[in-house]
Amino acid sequence: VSCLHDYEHWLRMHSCKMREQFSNPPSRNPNILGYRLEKLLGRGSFGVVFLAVARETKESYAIKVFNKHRVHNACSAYSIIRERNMLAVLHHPFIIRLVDSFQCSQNLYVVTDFMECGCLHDHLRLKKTFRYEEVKFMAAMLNGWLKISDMGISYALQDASCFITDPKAVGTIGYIAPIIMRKPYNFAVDWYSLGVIIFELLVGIGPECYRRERCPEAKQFEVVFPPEINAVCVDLVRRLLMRNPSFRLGNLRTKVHEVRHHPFFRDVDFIGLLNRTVQ
Ligand SMILES: Nc1ncnc2c1ncn2[C@@H]1O[C@H](COP(=O)(O)OP(=O)(O)OP(=O)(O)O)[C@@H](O)[C@H]1O
Repeated sequence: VSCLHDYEHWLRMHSCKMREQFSNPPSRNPNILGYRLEKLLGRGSFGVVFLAVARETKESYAIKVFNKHRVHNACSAYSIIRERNMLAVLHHPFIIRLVDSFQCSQNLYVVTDFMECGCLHDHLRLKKTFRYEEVKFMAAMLNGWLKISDMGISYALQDASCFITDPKAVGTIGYIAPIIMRKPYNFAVDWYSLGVIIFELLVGIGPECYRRERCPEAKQFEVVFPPEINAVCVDLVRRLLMRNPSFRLGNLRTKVHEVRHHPFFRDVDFIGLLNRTVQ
């Protein structure tokens, strides 16, 4: 078992030889370097996630296990490395904590905090929709009581004035903001994704299913909100989903640049919630 950084070297050496095959599923080896695998928590695009208990402290963690032979292209391998490296430098109460990372000849292991309640998307799948007050709480806490995880497709910006110039746009289809290819973009893309998430939590499916053509010549669309959605919420989501980032709520150039000052969050005590989260 060695440090995950060695994997970058391994990848360079073996990228041409990588074949898609699954060998030695980790479930057959429930003891991994000081952790005992308890049960399968879920499966992602590249690996499986287990609940694991540290043998010494008896603390529970989540271990993501990536089979090296299944990581069959450089793109997915770098996404894993990026996720691990991003988590290693991010120390924030609202972001999932990297506890450990190591590898054996078959697998890469990334150990993080165990989130007892699972992932928000799984809850949405079960519940179909959330109530207005629940959505407000989650949107306010989407960085608090909810923890951000999954950094495989993230970019680090020095500060809010920075732009990403990498020509490859990364993100999940349905959540990613409209980006003009080869044009720089900034953190305003995250506010667009927040708009998608709020819409989805309230309606049960993403706004792309509720688009109506506004100007066919210019290929412009607008989101049609189901009538039961509260007007304040409609206003928030509409501003977050602005195609042009210069007009999008949250962008420093817009008049109301603080998303949390929007009337939707009027009765939310952000500082109080933050303090309670950190304690
Ligand atoms: N830290 C964790 N605590 C508890 N459950 C987790 C944790 N991380 C992942 N899971 C569970 O494992 C599942 C798979 O997680 P993973 O991050 O590998 O993939 P994903 O985010 O669902 O998809 P993708 O790999 O496409 O990003 C999640 O849906 C969740 O149910």
